[in-house]
Amino acid sequence: MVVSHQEHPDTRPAMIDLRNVTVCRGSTPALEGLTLTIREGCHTVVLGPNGAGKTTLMKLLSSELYPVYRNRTHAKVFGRDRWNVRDLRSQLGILSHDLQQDYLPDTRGINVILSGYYASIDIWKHQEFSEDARTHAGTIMEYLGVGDLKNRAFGSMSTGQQRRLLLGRALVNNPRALLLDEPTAGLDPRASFQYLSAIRTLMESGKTVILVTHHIHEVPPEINRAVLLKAGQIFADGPKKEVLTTKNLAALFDYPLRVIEENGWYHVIPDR
Ligand SMILES: Nc1ncnc2c1ncn2[C@@H]1O[C@H](COP(=O)(O)OP(=O)(O)OP(=O)(O)O)[C@@H](O)[C@H]1O
Repeated sequence: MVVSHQEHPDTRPAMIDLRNVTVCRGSTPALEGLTLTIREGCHTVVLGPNGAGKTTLMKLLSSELYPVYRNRTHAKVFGRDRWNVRDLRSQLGILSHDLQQDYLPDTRGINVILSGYYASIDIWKHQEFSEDARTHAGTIMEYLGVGDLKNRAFGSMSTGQQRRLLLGRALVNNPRALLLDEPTAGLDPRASFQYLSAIRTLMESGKTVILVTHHIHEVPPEINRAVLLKAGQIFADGPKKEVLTTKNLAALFDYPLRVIEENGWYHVIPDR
């Protein structure tokens, strides 16, 4: 079952443009023949069960994995197939769980933000930061409500505080878009909603957000398109309201469940 995505004629530039993309992990395709276009300004959730290929998609978009080149295959981000990682980060801020685990526990809060300028983990002696760059990093920390963590060790912070610092690390380059991997996993309701509130403000200010997750409850109302991924292929794609239905999600997760929508937020309950 596939719901086709009926986009209005849209002249906005394609931010993500995948055509006939197959990505193998080991000897097995984790994404198979995927064709997907996401234009700037189209806030999108990519939703799929465990093993659907979400992490593989994140790694493809962050240039950590490449497709098998077949008939007319391309995998373009902001119009280009190949990127220098540092240049890509200044266009597309990527927040993944791997990143949170990569930081050493004794990295100071301000250095997490500053490391975003070089797309590095922590900062290093050969890296230089102007006074303006340092001031900007401090301003972002204040904006995200973590201004008091400048000198705190990353390992001594709560998961929610760490997550906000990593968001700040991405924002330091003023990227056009953000790619978020299960942004509220491991956060309590207060930390989740605080984090999502920052994301919603960023969407309102013009940043395009792509959310990759299996947590339907972390999809903010501003997300207007849903792409369902199953077994490495697109299962449904279209306006969120048309795609996030009981029928589609029960089939996506192979489980009798019911979708409940309230004030633009969604959650699922078992239907048995
Ligand atoms: N390093 C690897 N080597 C071999 N196969 C892999 C590897 N990583 C992932 N896979 C396989 O690729 C497929 C897609 O995995 P992927 O991690 O992209 O899914 P996912 O949707 O992110 O799942 P989850 O929600 O559980 O993180 C799965 O069948 C998985 O077993």
